This record gives sequence, structure tokens and C-alpha cells, in this order.
Amino acid sequence: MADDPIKVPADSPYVVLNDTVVFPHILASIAFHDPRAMAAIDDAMNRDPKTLVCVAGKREGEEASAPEIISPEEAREIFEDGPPAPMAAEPSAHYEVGTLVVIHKLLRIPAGGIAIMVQGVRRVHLDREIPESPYPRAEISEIPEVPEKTDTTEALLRTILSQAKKLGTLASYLPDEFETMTLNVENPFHLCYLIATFLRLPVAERQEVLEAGTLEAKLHLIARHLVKEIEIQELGGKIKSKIADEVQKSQRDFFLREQMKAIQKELGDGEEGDEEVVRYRQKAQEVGLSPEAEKEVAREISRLVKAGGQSQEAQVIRTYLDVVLDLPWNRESPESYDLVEARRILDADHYDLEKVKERILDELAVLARKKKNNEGGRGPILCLLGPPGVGKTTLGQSIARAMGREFVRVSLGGVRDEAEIRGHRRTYVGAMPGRIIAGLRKAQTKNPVFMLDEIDKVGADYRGDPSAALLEVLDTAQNKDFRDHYLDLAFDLSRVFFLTTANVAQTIPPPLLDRMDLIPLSGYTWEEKLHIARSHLIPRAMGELSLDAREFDLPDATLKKIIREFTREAGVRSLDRKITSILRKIVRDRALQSRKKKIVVKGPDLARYLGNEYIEPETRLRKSGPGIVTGLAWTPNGGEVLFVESVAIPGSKGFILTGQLGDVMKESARTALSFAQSRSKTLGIPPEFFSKNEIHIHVPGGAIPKDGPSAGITMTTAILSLATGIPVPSTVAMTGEISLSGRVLPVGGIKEKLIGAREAGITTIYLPAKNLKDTVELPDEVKRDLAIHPVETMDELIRVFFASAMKEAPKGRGVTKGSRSSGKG
Ligand SMILES: Nc1ncnc2c1ncn2[C@@H]1O[C@H](COP(=O)(O)OP(=O)(O)OP(=O)(O)O)[C@@H](O)[C@H]1O
Repeated sequence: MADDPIKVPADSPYVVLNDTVVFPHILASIAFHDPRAMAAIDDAMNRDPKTLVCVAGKREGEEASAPEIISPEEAREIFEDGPPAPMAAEPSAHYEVGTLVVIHKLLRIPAGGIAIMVQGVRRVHLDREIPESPYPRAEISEIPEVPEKTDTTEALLRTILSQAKKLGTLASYLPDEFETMTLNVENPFHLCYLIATFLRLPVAERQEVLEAGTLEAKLHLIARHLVKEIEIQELGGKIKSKIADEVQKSQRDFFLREQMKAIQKELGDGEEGDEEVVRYRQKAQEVGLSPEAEKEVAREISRLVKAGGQSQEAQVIRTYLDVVLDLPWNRESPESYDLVEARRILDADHYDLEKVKERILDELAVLARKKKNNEGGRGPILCLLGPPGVGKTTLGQSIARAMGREFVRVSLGGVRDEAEIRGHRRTYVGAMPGRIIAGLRKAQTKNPVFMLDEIDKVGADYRGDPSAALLEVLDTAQNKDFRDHYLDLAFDLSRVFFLTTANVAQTIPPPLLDRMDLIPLSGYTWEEKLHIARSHLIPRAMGELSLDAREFDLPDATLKKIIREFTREAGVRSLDRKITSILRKIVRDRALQSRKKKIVVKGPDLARYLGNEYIEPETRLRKSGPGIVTGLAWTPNGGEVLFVESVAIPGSKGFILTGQLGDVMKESARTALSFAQSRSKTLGIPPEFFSKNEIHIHVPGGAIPKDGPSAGITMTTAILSLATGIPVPSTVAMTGEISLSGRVLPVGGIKEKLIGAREAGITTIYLPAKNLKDTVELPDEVKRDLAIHPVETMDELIRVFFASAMKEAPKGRGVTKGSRSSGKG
């Protein structure tokens, strides 16, 4: 097509193309609706050859989309299948340089308008408009294109070809054969037009290419456009590949995550793994951890993520997190220091215990003041000391209720290992926190009333000394940062109200005892028990069993019988059980009754209700006679009577002791024997009684721990009774240590002993004069029923019981049997 024979006419119809430039040598298809343009085309169709000028319209500032340049085959297809997209016509202004084209094909569109397929031939200038023409027509002249071959044009050409090749690989909008097309074009002008046609250039820039005067200028323009387009394409490529990378990565991540989930599901973890971690993190935020704990928990959570689902390690971590996150780090009960209300609660829950309640209220008052002044710290820890079942635990509960706090109780009985208090380190298999932290976890608040039960039964051995750990727990100066081995985190115990209980003060480790304020609770008399039963135990049991007061009657006489003959205890625990079991049977009997009438439980019915658990009063169990004397013993379960029996058997061993006596008691027995021998002359006891006989002393009753010196006067009296043959009445009991010279020394546990003695049916008591002060606080009924005689020497007792055996009439201060002396100092 390089040597086309077409000559440029002097004048030509022309059409204005809205958004494209048709270049010489290039094929293009264009559609028209405008009648004037169609008339111009009609003119062209009547010419031979059918030529027409195409000029670009001027639309300032607007970029044109690429004209639809099509291959001849495509053009043919379009012309066979239908019209191309129509183009706007009749812009107001147009360029003066255009292209003479030859029309190859024309198609009339049924809806109106025509489409033509044209090929550019020459570059022309519209010289002058022909005014009389009814359609656009102008005088035209060719703008010749002079090929020049210089080194510059050659260099530019080569650059353009290589750039075109490069762009061909970069730009997806270029046809695959773009590179081949450029290589096949020989005419450098045509090459410029071909490339300009395919590049996405605005109309103005296309026009610039068309108008460029010299080949070098045209080549420059094309090279510049190619470089720019390559840059754009490369940048676009980079952006695209970056986006592609991102998309790929997110797709890859998604894929991996899905795969991981599938694997976890296979392993049985399901999606719980994620949920669990989220749950732990959330909980960690909610529970108000200390900064130290926060760090540790975060560390453990990330360890958990790594450890994976069901591994042993994950289980250990989970247990730890469960414990830490379940602790009351910042949860507190609102405390109450209303003393009137506290008194009401204490009274409602417990009968009497006046001194104990007073002491507790004092403590509350001090605490309230400290709280008001914002002072920390507490005085000594309260220790409720007394036999079982006297209400120590329930007092603790009432104190908690009165203070508006939670209550926890931890038993320390048998604790010998420090780890029980402070926990095992996490490196141990199955390690758990100690009892203190476990208790707080149970309380769910950081300021509960925390009862350490049976602190007298804490022991120490090779596993460490629990009392050292307890000291730290109870010391307000140290317990702000209590460190459990398992948690390995400081936990603040300073808000906890610690209380302890014990049956015996002697076995409380001394350093602990030193920090405690003992509040003694003694055993109850049967009258007190009766009151407690009436006011507390029966109403509570009735509530539990939904029994109404109109349905039954437990008269006092029956209750007394239960207390005295069916229970033997200092407290009321067993009484409580008996009452509950009677009421339970009443509920059953009521259910079986056809005519509902009140059930009255009488004394003789008790065997039916409670079985034959009849307990004989001790005094009735033994026979009185020479050599048998009643003593008094203190046990952790309350006061008891104990019998000293002695017999003389021929022999020369001198002395036999049986009944599992402790060393101190054995020594005490020896002293008793020596003292008795020293008085044989006064009492007319023949000397051979001791030289020809063996004295056997036996103390029956396996349940009573028998040690200590307090049976001294009892054993002396028993030996003298045996030697003189004078019995001591079985309603008499005595307690006191004896010295070798016969002085009666004071002993402990008087209050418990006397309550126990009265319960056992004793009526007369001999005790060391120095112990008389201990009888002041005895319940009134005990003082009323017991004749209490203080003695300073054993000789006083001898005069009371063995006066008839004495060679001389008794001298000095005598003690008349049955005289009342209680309350005297
Ligand atoms: N003074 C009292 N008033 C009302 N109820 C009482 C009284 N004393 C004891 N109780 C009742 O006796 C029962 C036993 O008391 P609790 O369990 O507190 O005894 P404890 O002294 O703690 O014994 P332990 O030392 O064995 O733990 C409880 O039901 C309690 O309510």
C-alpha cells in the first residue's frame, strides 16, 4: 500500500470525527447519524476513487478513548454481522490537518445512519471551506511526507522497534501480533501511524503525531509515547503484582488456616483452641489481676497456644489458668460494721456464750474504727478454744454474717507439710495451690471470714513446718504479699479476717499461740443444752423437715433424758443428731397416722426412737468400797470423771500401776504411795501392810488420756482408803497435785472438770484452794448443785475421810463433808 495510486483531489467532502484521528495507511470503521455527514459520504461514494477527508474535532480538555482500530478481518466480520458503535458528529471546531481516506465498504443501518470502513491514504490540509456546499466540503492540499534517513532517525527507529516489542509483552490491550505488525512495516511514517493508532493517546496527541512535520519529529514523539506507556505498564504491572501478591498471601493464609482448623478438628480440638484462648484473655481482663499476675497469665496463654490442644502440658497450663483466673483478685463483699445488727445476729444464732459475743463485738468495734481511719493491720488473731460441738464453727459463720462477709473454713487437722498451706511448686506432677489459696477460691471474695480449724492439730516433720507458713499468713505485716508456691504470684491476704479454733491450747505451736487471743468456750451443762435444744436445735430441725409445732411435743423431761442418757458430750453435736433423728421418725409416724393427732414423745418412747444407746452415768457404773476414789480429768472433749481403784495383794514388789498411765501420772502415783506410807502411823495402819503387800493401782477407762499430776490427791486418798478400810462416798470427786510433804497444788481445766463432774452425778468436790478462783465463772446450776471444798493440804482431806481411823482426835481446820464453799476466794 506504500505506492497507492490515489491522487489528492483539489476539493473533497470531509467529516469531523469526534474522538479519534484516522492516520494514513490505517484501516478504520466509523458510524454516522448526522445528515450533513451522510451527505458528505454520499458525495464521496459518487467519486472515483471514493475518497473523503477525516479530520478530528476539537474538544478541549477531554481525553479520547482509543478508537476502535480493527484488523481487516475483524472489520469484515463487523460489517457482515452488524454496525460498529456510532460516533458523535458535528463538533463545533476541528483541526485543519486531516487524512484523505478511501472508503472500502459502506453499510446502511436500518434504524438510520451509515457505517463505513475506510483506509487512510494521505495527510492533507483543509485549505478553504467551500461555502456553497450543503455538506462539509473544502479545498485541500497534500502535506507531503519526506522520508529522511539519518543516524538519528535510524537510532530512533531501532529504539522504537525494541520498545514496541517490549510494550507488546507488557500491554494486554495490544494484539498478540503487535510486534510482528511493527516489524512488517517498511515505511517509517506508517510505522509511526500504526503505533500511534494502537497507543492509548488523547486526540490532541494523536493529532500532534499526524501534524509533526519531519520524520525525526514524528519518531521522537512516538518514542516518547512508547517510553511513557512502557513506564505506565510497568508501574501498573508492579501494582498489579503487588496486589496479586497480597491477594495471594491472604488466599494462602486463608488456605493454611482452613487446613489448620481441619487438622485440629481431626485431632479432636475442633475450633475450641481459638475460643478457649479468647475466653482466657477475656477473663484475664475482667478479674482485675495484679500487674505481676497479668504478665504471668499472658505468658501462660501464649504457652498454651504453642502447647496445642490435648497435650499434657496444655492440661497443666489450663489448670493453672483456671485457678489464677478464678481467684477473687479484686472482688470484695461490702463490709458491715453495724454493731447493733451484729449483736442481733450473734444472739439469733447462739444461745448465751455471753463473754464470747462480747469479745467478738469488741473486735468488730476496733476493726470499724481502723477502717474509718483507713488504718491497716489487726491485733492478735482470735482463737475460739473449746471442746467439740460447742459452736465454734457456727460462731465463725455468725461472725461472717454479722460482718457481711463470706465464710470459709479450712481444717488444719493432721497437716504436717508446709506445702499443704503454701502449695506445691508447679514443677510437681499434680501440683495444686495450698489450702489458703484454695479457701479464697472457694470464698470468691478477697475479704472473707477465714476459719483455720483445729490449729492445735498442726504438726511439724521433715516435710517442713506448716506453722511457719501459718505465721506468715496470720501476720498482717507480711500477708499483703503472700506467695503460694503453686501460683508463684503475690496475693493480698490483708483483707481476710482470720479466725482459728482449737480444742487444746497446749498443743498449739508456741509462736502461733503467741499471736493469738484465746477465747475459751466451755462445755455446756445439761440445762444449757436443754435451752440450746429448745431455742435453736429443735426449731432448725423442724425447719429442715417442714414440721409444725402443733404436730408433736418433746417435753423437757424427755429432752433431759436424751441429754443425760443418750449423749455424752461437752457440746451439743450429738444431741443435735438425736433430735433430728427423732423428728424424722415423727414425720414418718405422722405420714402413717390415719387420724392426725399430736405426737408426744415420752421418756420410755426414746428407746423406740433412738434405739438402746443408753449411757449409764459413770457414778452408777462403779461400786464404792475401800480403795476406790473418783477423780476428775480434763480431756479435749470436756471434763470427765475417772476412777482410781486400788487393791493390796500379798507380795513384795511394792507397787503395780496399770491403765496406760503416762510418766507424770506414774511419778505422781509413787509420790502418793510414799505420802500414804508417811501417814500410816497417824492412821493406825500396821507397818506390814505396805511391807508384806503389793499395792496395785488401776485407772480404768481407755478413752480418757491419763497423764498429768492432777490425780495426785485422788490416788493418795485411794491408797489410804484401802489401807484403813474406810470407803469414800461415790458422789465425791477430787482433783489436785500432791507434793511429797502433802501440800495440794493447783491444776488446770477446773471449769470443764466441774461441769463434767456434775453431769456424771457427782455432788461433792475437793479441789486445791488456789483453784477456787476458777469456779467463779461456772454456770449457776453447777455452783448450785456442787458442794465445792478447797483444800490446801492432804491432811485436811485425811481428817475429812479418815478421822475415825486417827489415833488422836482431829485437830486444826477441818472440812465438814457437804459444806458449801464455792465462790469463796
Ligand atoms: N450456744 C449455742 N447456741 C445454739 N447452737 C449451738 C450453740 N453451741 C453449739 N450449737 C450448735 O451445735 C452444733 C455444733 O457446733 P459446731 O459445729 O460449731 O461445733 P464446733 O465447736 O465447731 O466443733 P468442732 O471443734 O468439732 O469443729 C451446731 O449446729 C451449732 O449450731
